[in-house]
Amino acid sequence: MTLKKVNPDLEKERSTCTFNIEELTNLLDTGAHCTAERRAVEDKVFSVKELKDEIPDEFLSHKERYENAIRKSVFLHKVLQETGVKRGVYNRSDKSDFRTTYYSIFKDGSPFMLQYSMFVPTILGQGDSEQVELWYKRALNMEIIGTYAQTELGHGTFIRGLETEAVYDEKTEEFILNSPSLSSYKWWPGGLGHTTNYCIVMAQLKIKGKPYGMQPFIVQIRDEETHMPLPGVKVGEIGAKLAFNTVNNGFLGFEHVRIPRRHMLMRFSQVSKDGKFTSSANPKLAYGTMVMVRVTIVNSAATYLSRAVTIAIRYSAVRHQSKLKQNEPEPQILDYVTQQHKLFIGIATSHAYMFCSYWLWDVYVMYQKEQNVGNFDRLPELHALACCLKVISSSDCTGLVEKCRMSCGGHGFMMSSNLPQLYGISTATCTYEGENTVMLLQTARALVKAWELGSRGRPFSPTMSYFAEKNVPSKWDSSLEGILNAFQKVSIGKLSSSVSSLQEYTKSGLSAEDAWNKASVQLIGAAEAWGRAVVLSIYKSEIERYGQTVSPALKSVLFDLVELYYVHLTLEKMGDLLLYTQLSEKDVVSLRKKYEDLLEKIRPNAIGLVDAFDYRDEVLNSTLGSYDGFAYERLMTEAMKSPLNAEPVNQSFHKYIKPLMKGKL
Ligand SMILES: CCCCCCCCCCCCCCCCCC(=O)SCCNC(=O)CCNC(=O)[C@H](O)C(C)(C)COP(=O)(O)OP(=O)(O)OC[C@H]1O[C@@H](n2cnc3c(N)ncnc32)[C@H](O)[C@@H]1OP(=O)(O)O
Ligand SMILES: Cc1cc2nc3c(=O)[nH]c(=O)nc-3n(C[C@H](O)[C@H](O)[C@H](O)COP(=O)(O)OP(=O)(O)OC[C@H]3O[C@@H](n4cnc5c(N)ncnc54)[C@H](O)[C@@H]3O)c2cc1C
Repeated sequence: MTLKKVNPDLEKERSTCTFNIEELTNLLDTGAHCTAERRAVEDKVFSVKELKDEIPDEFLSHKERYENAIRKSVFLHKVLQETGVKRGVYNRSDKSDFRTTYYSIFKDGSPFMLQYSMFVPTILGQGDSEQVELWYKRALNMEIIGTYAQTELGHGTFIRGLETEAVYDEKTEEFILNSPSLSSYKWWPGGLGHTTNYCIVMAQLKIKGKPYGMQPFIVQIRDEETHMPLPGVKVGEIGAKLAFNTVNNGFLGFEHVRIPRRHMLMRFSQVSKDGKFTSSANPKLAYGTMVMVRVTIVNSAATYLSRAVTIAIRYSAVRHQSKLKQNEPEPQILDYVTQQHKLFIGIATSHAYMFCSYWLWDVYVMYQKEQNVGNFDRLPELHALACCLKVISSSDCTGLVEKCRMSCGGHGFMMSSNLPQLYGISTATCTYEGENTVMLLQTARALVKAWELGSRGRPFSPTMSYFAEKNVPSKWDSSLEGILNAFQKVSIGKLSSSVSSLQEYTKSGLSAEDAWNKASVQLIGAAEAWGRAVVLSIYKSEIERYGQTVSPALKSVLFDLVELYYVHLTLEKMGDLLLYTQLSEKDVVSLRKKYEDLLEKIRPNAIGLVDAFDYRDEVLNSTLGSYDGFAYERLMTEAMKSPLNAEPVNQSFHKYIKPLMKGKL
């Protein structure tokens, strides 16, 4: 089937766009040169025939899918090396490295994912200069392929409870790695099953019977020639999952496996030949890779949502259903305001988190520089920001990806729409790299501490500075500034109320731990409220900053989205605002009208806004979301690829159905 033109519905939509799409694409890419660079890489990657799937992934067996993913990972690596691309490979050096759109050639992830996202960054972040020199080079050349093995069957969240041991033997100057129980087996690391030959193992260090906490060790697990597991290493794949089925997540156990002393990554803590332990300046530096990945997840979440919303909005523009007015043709479903309500917030939310992710990356890099010269003052704020923004971005975006899927009706249930897979990889971000509730409790811990120190006169860090403001009631103000102020009041109200509950519970005789547990539902609410205030503030201030450099037409549409985001959240969180601010019923009525007006205003730009994400068809991988809008033709073409359609009658008819029909079973 050759499709030459564009669906007239989409043509019409594109003609109503009020701003320059390319200008917005450049902004999302963090610069016109970044757009050009990204497109050049995509041209190269998508022209490699080995990177194309002959049969859609979903029709392959588990084993075939893995083998296909390995083949593609190898060719992708090769082509990226030839292109000289550092983007997203090994190490992010700049926020422009985020838009690694070519990575979507894997619908369900690559078995090399952890090599790039955690193995190499841990070597760079936790190795001393000599270790970086050795291991980074080998990893860069793909002589070694690794993963980050921390989680165990028994413990993922509570890393102080990890059981894998690394016992130092000063006689041989080696560590002995051992898995003392089934629950101590590593479980989950990406690529670990059958792909990696090395890994970073997070294990409890013991010297002369004394524990020194969790430390990173670089451990060879498979022979470099034969790829057979080394003696004492038990390794395999953990099985089928909701998503990431081609990532080859694995399990790993050790039976007294010996590794040289210098295989402990020693940038922060060291073990000398004679077994002397030198502690790092801050023990939490061993958790550094997790902070970095949490920071990058904010961008991943925004990206998954921007893909889903592109698919859903394009499909909603070409899909016609029901009657709005009896004497008129069936309208595009995008004309139903309920459909706009489901989808436009997806565009605004992906902008909010994309711009916040760029800001957060800059904060991370800045704080990192301070830590490199021994200043850890801002580590608690960075940790709280990384935890909290990871949580609200992953949960908001996942909820909206699912909304996009459902907004496509039955066709959104098709794997060929790519919406189920996007939901799968998005929902994983709510669990990995710190389960969301646990991350909110970490945030709350930092907030309560800051609150208590603040009440004793200590200054607040920048994102908490409004805690110092007096919580005096003021008239409701529906401007952006007024709404931001209101959300900060909610944040203060929830935090101070949680702190009061903690104090009351301890006064009534509960231990600090029991009081914390009893108040924890309130505490996660306070943490979320702080995160909301941060996102509202950063999204607005970033758009104000960019607004000074972009055209008036683009500035106007960017602010429509900021307003939509603010008003939508106000209506969503009405209960909290009624409790902690002067919001009245009259204000709510006028905000509802404002919201409806904004949906109407954004409607002509909806297709332009999703086109500006600049996802080519190969990146979206969706029958419903292609640029030309021929959804039905693509659905039929994909259906014909089902192996069942290769023959008119399946053999099971003769074997089972016919005997049943004839009563001969
Ligand atoms: C189609 C495919 C598409 C492909 C797209 C390609 C792009 C994708 C890119 C991304 C891919 C990423 C893939 C990643 C896969 C998942 C990897 C994992 O899950 S790996 C596994 C991830 N696993 C996890 O994330 C495990 C989660 N669990 C944990 O992190 C910890 O156990 C804990 C934090 C919960 C508690 O730790 P514990 O030691 O018990 O600590 P206490 O509670 O007792 O608090 C003591 C003090 O420490 C402080 N502090 C704590 N942490 C930090 C920190 N990081 N820093 C600084 N400070 C920190 C804390 O504030 C407190 O301070 P204070 O009040 O005393 O002043
Ligand atoms: C797709 C995917 C990929 C992964 N990749 C890797 C990898 O490459 N390497 C790696 O090491 N790990 C990896 N993981 C593991 C991941 O990091 C952990 O699953 C995650 O940290 C959550 O830990 P858990 O599974 O122990 O959950 P649990 O902690 O057992 O969570 C279960 C429930 O208990 C609750 N809970 C636990 N502790 C507390 C608490 N203190 N207070 C209140 N509630 C609590 C949680 O909120 C949750 O509701 C991956 C996981 C997934 C899903």
